[in-house]
Amino acid sequence: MITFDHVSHGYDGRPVLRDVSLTLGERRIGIVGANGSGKSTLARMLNALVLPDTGTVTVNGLDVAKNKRQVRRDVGFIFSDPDRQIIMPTVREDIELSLRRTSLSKDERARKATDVLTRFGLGAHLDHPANRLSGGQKQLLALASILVTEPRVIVADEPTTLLDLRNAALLRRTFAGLDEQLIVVSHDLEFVGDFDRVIVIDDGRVAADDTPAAALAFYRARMTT
Ligand SMILES: Nc1ncnc2c1ncn2[C@@H]1O[C@H](COP(=O)(O)OP(=O)(O)OP(=O)(O)O)[C@@H](O)[C@H]1O
Repeated sequence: MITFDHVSHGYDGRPVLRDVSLTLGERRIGIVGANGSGKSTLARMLNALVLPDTGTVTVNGLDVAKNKRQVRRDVGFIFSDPDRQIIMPTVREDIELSLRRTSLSKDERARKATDVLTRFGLGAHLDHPANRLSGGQKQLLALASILVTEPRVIVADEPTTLLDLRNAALLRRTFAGLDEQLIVVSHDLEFVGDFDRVIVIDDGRVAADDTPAAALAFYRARMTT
């Protein structure tokens, strides 16, 4: 369960989120809204990348501002720009790094890395330099490196921007099969169309919060008038 209690945030004195209160309990929640409306700022609060100026964000009962380390273990954050997330020289090493805090042996980590990379179509690239992957392949690697740690909550900020149709479908199927709570910021309205709930952010406020059909209809109407 995630809560936002009267949360506001501004950059350099310019308000970006304005008194947002939400309780997020559904398994798959989409966040949509115009460019610059505050979606990424809201998402980043879920693992303390951005802290509220006023108000409180909690994840599974923990105040994010006071429990950064634990919250970052519980919340896997997938950036829209995978270069922000890929650290190690090779594809395999990047996944193995994600597993360093687990109790798995070296062999088990290697096996798990091979399994997850094969699942995401990167099995032929295990020992390739990560920075030579295509943009979409990097996005899949970033996703794999988060999923392999089995976080309790996954937050993904525009996860499909670099993916072709086949890999966007792979991502959709993967997300549909996860037990973890999933919060996805997206401009791909089809992607969030079968989620449990969609929230529309407009100028730092919650403008609609409903079933996908109702919220997306509201958003489409708002964007065309
Ligand atoms: N680190 C920062 N410093 C200063 N301003 C920022 C920073 N991050 C975001 N902003 C500003 O805050 C506003 C909201 O940005 P945010 O990234 O949350 O919007 P968004 O809804 O995710 O937009 P988009 O759909 O374009 O990704 C924008 O005007 C942006 O320029």
